Amino acid sequence: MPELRSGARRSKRLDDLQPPPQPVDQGENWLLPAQNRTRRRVGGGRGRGNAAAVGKPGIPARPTAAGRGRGIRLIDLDPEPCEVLPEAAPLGAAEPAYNPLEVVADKDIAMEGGSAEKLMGVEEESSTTPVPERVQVGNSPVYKTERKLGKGGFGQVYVGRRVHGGSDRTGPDAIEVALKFEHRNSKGCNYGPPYEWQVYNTLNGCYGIPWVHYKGRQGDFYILVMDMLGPSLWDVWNSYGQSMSPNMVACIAVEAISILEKLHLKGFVHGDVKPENFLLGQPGSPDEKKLYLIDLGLASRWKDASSGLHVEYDQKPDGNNKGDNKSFLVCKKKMATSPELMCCFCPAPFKQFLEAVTNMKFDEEPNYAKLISFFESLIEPCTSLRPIRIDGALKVGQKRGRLLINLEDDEQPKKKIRLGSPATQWISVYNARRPMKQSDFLSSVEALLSFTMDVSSSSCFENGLVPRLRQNWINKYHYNVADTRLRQHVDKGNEDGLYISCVASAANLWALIMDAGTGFTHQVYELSAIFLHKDWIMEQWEKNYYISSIAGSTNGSSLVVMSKDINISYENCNWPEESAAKSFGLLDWAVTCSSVSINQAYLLLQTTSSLPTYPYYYCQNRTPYTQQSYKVSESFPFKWINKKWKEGFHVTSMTTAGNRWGVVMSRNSGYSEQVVELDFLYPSEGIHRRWESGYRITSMAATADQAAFILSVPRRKMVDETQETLRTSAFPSTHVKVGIRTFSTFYFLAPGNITIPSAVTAVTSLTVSWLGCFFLYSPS
Ligand SMILES: Nc1ncnc2c1ncn2[C@@H]1O[C@H](COP(=O)(O)OP(=O)(O)OP(=O)(O)O)[C@@H](O)[C@H]1O
Repeated sequence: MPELRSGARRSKRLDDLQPPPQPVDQGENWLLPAQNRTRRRVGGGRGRGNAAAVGKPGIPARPTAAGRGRGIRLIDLDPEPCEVLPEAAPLGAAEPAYNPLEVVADKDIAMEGGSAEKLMGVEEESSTTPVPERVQVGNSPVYKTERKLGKGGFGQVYVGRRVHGGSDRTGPDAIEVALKFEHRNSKGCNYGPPYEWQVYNTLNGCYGIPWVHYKGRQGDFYILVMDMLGPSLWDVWNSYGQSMSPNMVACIAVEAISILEKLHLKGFVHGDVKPENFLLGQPGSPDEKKLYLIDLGLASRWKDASSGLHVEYDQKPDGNNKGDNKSFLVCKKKMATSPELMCCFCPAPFKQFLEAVTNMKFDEEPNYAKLISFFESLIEPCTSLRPIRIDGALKVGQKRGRLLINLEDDEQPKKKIRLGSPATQWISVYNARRPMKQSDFLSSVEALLSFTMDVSSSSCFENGLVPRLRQNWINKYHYNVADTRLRQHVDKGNEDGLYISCVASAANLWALIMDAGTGFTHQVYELSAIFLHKDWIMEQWEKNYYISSIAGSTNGSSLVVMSKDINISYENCNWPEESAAKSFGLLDWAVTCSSVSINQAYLLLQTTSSLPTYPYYYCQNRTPYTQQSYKVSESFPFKWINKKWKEGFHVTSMTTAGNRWGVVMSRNSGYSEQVVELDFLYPSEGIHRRWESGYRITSMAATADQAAFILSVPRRKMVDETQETLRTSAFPSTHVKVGIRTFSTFYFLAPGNITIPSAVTAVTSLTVSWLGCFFLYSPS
């Protein structure tokens, strides 16, 4: 099964990034937190590994089960980014307290420095210390340590020959046993005995798992005394000249699935299924054709011990995998290889099997019988020659008719399309607000609100702004816009009182949504050949603009939109509503309604005097960011995001250019929680689960290989905010049009004469990717 994790790629050196590299410190190598260096990777990292998500701010990343490494993995290839702190921008007295402070430039990732050497020292100690010549742990017999059977990333396994004690020839007294040594300083033993020991406590004796007879510490080593086994499937495959008959593979498959089934029944997933970890019994013994599964160091529970429920879909980034190009490339290759391609030289059941398992949901219970039945037809009837003895799934000689019938009866696994070959597609996110209570209506009259900002005057409805707005479109979109035509669209939109609310790019052409409901009062943008042009951004920061949307094109150029709202008068948008009217200087007005959407907050003020009775709307952009920072990076910048979260920043926009990521994080973003779902596919399971806990998609971006979705929980409770996604292979113009039509039904607003529209839709973000096109459409 593909191990899909936070694949990071570092195929390019970062010194060809733009902006030019900042003067940086020497590259550092960082030790991962101790937790991530152990093999106690309980929970997470299981199933199809359909996503890797960065955890909530402040909550340490839970280690996951995949991608355990050797030696080198201890070195984090994603050093802290260099942060360049420009001088504090002069703040105008009347200006909002927006104080952009930093630009983050990525830097070269040369692996050098003391950390690596220090680590190597530790590694060497654990692998060079000679194992004891004699072993006795607990009340085991005494064993003489003989030849080495194998070595993994954590332990070394030797033959132990019984020299003293014990009388039987098999079982706990066996004359020959396998001794697995783990040095107390090795990375699996930071907290005492290896985690694998705990798993053996539960799984010992489970079908297909070798028995562990004794365990204990002797000198510097933790030692497991276990059944001695024979060659691994990897060895067998090599000894057969790297080929195996379909019959043999089918027998192995049936047995391996059965072993996994038994393991799952005990509440565990193995987490490291590979040919090297399946061993046959000892040659010449009655068990020589039996299959065993070893190495439980990455096994984890799939169901919660107390509730008995399937563990949450909540994978956290695997610290070890972040900078590991190899893992990423492996994942990428797996994802890009369709079952058809993978099995083009194999009998049909192989493809069917692969399709079935890769299409399984994270918490779906495998239909083991059906999975086994795929291989049944390939098993030759002559049982005595069967290369692997099948005890678990099917007793030797047992009829297989029922399973075959099952296969015919059951519906075929639903064919889902795995996108193996890249194609440009669009992901769009729409927010809709419903039902249309009055407060929601307030959320929807954004177009007008941005023009009612002169709060010191109650005459805004009489000053001509409303009539002007009536002639306007509320929302416009443009797509397939070439560089040269961008300005004319933006200028026209600005003339109509619209500001850019989001931008995206596909095939070096731009798409933009212009909206009257952004809450911005000023906006600047730059189309630059430089991906996130630092000088220009800093210049605008100094003028108190903040980055409101960004898009990068395949050729590396970028469109950066920076906006400001001069009307911000309250910090954090946390209005004390009772005093809001007073704060507006409208002493005889009272707040009668308030509503908050993802980006904005709205107040309905009504006069308390008898005349006039016109309602007064006030909209406040919810993003009076107090600080902003961005980073350009060759791989998804998990570590930087984590660090920034701890400092109170949240991701507020994000894009890619080719394989580069540009992520903008802001302080005071209005979000209380934020997570990242990073995946090779659209992480629908993760998104849906997050949704249930109040998360909404607030930014997204994709390279040709990966899509990242930022999901956030707004600090203020939203009123019935809904969000949906759909896919298209071209820009979703039809659906955007629906939004426009909907908006256009209420671009009149006569004081005291409010027509509540039946639906409202606002496009909140757009992105393109080969992964699929997802966009949200409005209720009508
Ligand atoms: N019971 C056994 N009998 C015979 N050989 C064994 C036994 N257990 C392990 N081995 C051999 O020792 C090698 C290392 O064992 P194991 O995989 O348990 O160690 P590890 O350090 O946890 O490995 P990994 O890095 O793959 O997690 C195996 O690949 C296998 O060749």
